[in-house]
Amino acid sequence: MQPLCAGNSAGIETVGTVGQNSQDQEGAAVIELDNVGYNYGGGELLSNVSVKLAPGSFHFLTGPSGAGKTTLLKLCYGALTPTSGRARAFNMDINGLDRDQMAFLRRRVGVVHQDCRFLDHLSVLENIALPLTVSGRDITQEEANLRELLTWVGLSERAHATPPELSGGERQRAALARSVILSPDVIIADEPTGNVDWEMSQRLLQLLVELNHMGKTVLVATHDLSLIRAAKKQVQARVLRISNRQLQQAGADL
Ligand SMILES: Nc1ncnc2c1ncn2[C@@H]1O[C@H](COP(=O)(O)OP(=O)(O)OP(=O)(O)O)[C@@H](O)[C@H]1O
Repeated sequence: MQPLCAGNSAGIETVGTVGQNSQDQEGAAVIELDNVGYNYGGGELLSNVSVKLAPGSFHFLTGPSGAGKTTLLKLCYGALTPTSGRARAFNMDINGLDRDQMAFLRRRVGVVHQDCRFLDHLSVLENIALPLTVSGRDITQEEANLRELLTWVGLSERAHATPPELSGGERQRAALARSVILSPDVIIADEPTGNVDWEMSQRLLQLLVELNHMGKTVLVATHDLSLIRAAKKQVQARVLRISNRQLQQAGADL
């Protein structure tokens, strides 16, 4: 299955020549946090966090509510800059990105936000196309690819619905479709299976696994340990856990 993204009739691009599911921590990383700390002002939330996301790897990020999962994801995609240490993406220092570099990062990293962040007055199709519109592309030229992407996430019948009319699972699938519309190398998803039933969480997991099988690097924050266990039967996933401000690799028991 090759979901097509707008302007990319050959299918979603893959990253370089690195093999699927590479967990190689020694080689080049698409995203790297090096001794990163973060503080919103009320004391350090994350401390000395180091992690490398190798091209084509699949990572879960878990930890208790409020541990800093969303914060860590934001550090990875440049929505926050570390208060100490260094964050790098695609060999750029996230701390000092100029406008063009930030635009590049936005294209290369697709984000599924916890709250989806749709514009409720636009249709599902228009919301999914929004990153194209924002980057000045003519979406009438992208219609076929948009339709194909909607079919991939199982929303072809919902193209003209508005976000408030969608179920939780439909919203998450629309958010996932939007995150890949610019054919990114990395997908970062924040609780993509929150508020959906088991069957739907398996369907969403399947889509993430398919993206990983195409060579995408995938980073998923989740509370759902059963989702992680199900994923580990399908992909070679590394599980990271935030505990006491630090990032640890979870044991094989997960
Ligand atoms: N913009 C902000 N300003 C101040 N504090 C913040 C901000 N965003 C998050 N926090 C605080 O940082 C802590 C970690 O929040 P974060 O959302 O990263 O945790 P989380 O592990 O993703 O939580 P959950 O699992 O509940 O989504 C929380 O105490 C939160 O209140």
